[in-house]
Amino acid sequence: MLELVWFICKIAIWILCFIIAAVFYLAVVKPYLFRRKYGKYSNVYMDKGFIPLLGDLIYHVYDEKANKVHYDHLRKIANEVHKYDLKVEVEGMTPMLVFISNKAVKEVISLMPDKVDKISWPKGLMKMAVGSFSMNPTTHNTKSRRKEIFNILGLNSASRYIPLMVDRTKEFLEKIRKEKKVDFLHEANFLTFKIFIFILFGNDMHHLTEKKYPFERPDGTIDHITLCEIFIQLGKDYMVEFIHPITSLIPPLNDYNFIGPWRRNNKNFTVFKDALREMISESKDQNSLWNMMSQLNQFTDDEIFHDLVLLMIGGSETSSHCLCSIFYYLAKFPEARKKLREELDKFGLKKGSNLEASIKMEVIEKLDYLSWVIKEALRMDPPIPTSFFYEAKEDIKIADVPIDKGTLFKFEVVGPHYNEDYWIEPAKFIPDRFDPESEIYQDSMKQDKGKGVFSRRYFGQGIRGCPGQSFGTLELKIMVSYLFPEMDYTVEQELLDNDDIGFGIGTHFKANFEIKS
Ligand code: HEM
Repeated sequence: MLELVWFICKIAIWILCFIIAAVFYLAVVKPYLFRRKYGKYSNVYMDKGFIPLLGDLIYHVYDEKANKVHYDHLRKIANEVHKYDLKVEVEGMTPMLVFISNKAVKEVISLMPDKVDKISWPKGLMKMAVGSFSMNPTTHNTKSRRKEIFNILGLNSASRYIPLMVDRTKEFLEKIRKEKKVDFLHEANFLTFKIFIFILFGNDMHHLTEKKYPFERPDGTIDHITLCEIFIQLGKDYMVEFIHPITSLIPPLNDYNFIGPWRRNNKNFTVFKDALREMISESKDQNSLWNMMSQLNQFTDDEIFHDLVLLMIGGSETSSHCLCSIFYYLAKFPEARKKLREELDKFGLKKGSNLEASIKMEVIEKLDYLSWVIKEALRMDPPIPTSFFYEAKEDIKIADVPIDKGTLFKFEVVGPHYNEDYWIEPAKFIPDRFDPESEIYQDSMKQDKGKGVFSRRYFGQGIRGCPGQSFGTLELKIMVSYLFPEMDYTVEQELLDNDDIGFGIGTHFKANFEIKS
């Protein structure tokens, strides 16, 4: 008997030693070897040290503690880092390379998808996109799914969604006017979510957007909340999961959702998906994206379902965050506010006018200053500050650095937007920098700034860049052209005084706005 106990103890000790050795290898040795391998190249940037387990995620934590947006460090080191082509990053325990310079980005794009392609790495929010084309490599199937969806959402046909967008924006304004003091970002999430629900699943979905579903809280209690509330809360919960050290430390816990927040998030996500399936089964709207995709008879129901869930994350979260940044910057920079007002006035988009009738594609297309406001907000505060993950499918060379097959990558998004080689006064909100007739634009050209197409990275790049940029820009233009003339608002002074703020996905800031009328 004693021998058996001793034998079991020995096995347990061996297993424990193995786990400790494996964690030590993954958390310390592997990142160390990676850093040593790539850090020796003079065009590869590397931090002086790294913190095992958290890696570069530690900077997110530092930023938030200092009351800055979690990607502020990337803006602050932009000038220093952008002398390099690549950067070594350790995300949790996973070492990877980040494409920094325009040169590196250009080279890597030319290698996609045969030598470099997207990988499925379901972490954080991206767990909601599992099964979608975005979480899969570039194949004939994923390319045609992407193409067909965005053909339907394409600009030529997108004008049919304008009345829906205006109606939802009007409803949103009525709601926040009643509440007066709101978290504008939180409310904007509801607005863009609803727009997407109606486009994806049908304009007869109103009753189901109000229906309540069970949602498990961290203390195990069950609340009954709407689908939109579930979506917003899940987004936040998945973000917490993303930066949780355990996600990197014990990947199977992340992958298989065994315990704690991972299990709970997965359970809540299942409720969310079931509710969407209920919508699909009830929708009679033949023009819903679901029905139009189904009628093509090219894809399975599962493929369409996962792709539409992806669109909700990719489309609704990004546009609500950008909408919030736009109104924040407009409150902070009176010059831009004045110019936007003049432009909208010129096209009859004034307070008290019949905005529903005036907001049409012909008008929207002429609103140049509004386009520049949107571009400038995306430059200063991109909703997605770094790209998704990619992988070298064979040994390659980027900017003369030999890179092994299997190496992970991502594209830097926010840094180049703050690089003084590309932009004059990058920390200032100056929409005119996009106006070819403005002084600042002319000066930029003289100084050879802003020309590189990759200096603006907010929509990503290459064949896996954002396919929804025209649609997203149209949606933003409509929401702003309705809200800006109609909504009198102020932004909490503390937020206005904070130059390190941002409302990109994952922000910890509450957008405290007061809606005056
Ligand atoms: C309005 C602001 C938006 C911004 C700033 C934005 C930004 C981005 C970025 C940076 C990427 C990642 C590219 C990469 O990994 O290299 C991306 C991908 C994507 N976006 Fe957007 N996006 C926006 C709106 C939209 C909209 C409205 C939709 C849908 C209607 C959409 C759908 C997608 C999809 C499906 C992908 C994945 C593409 C793929 O994997 O092939 N986005 N977006």
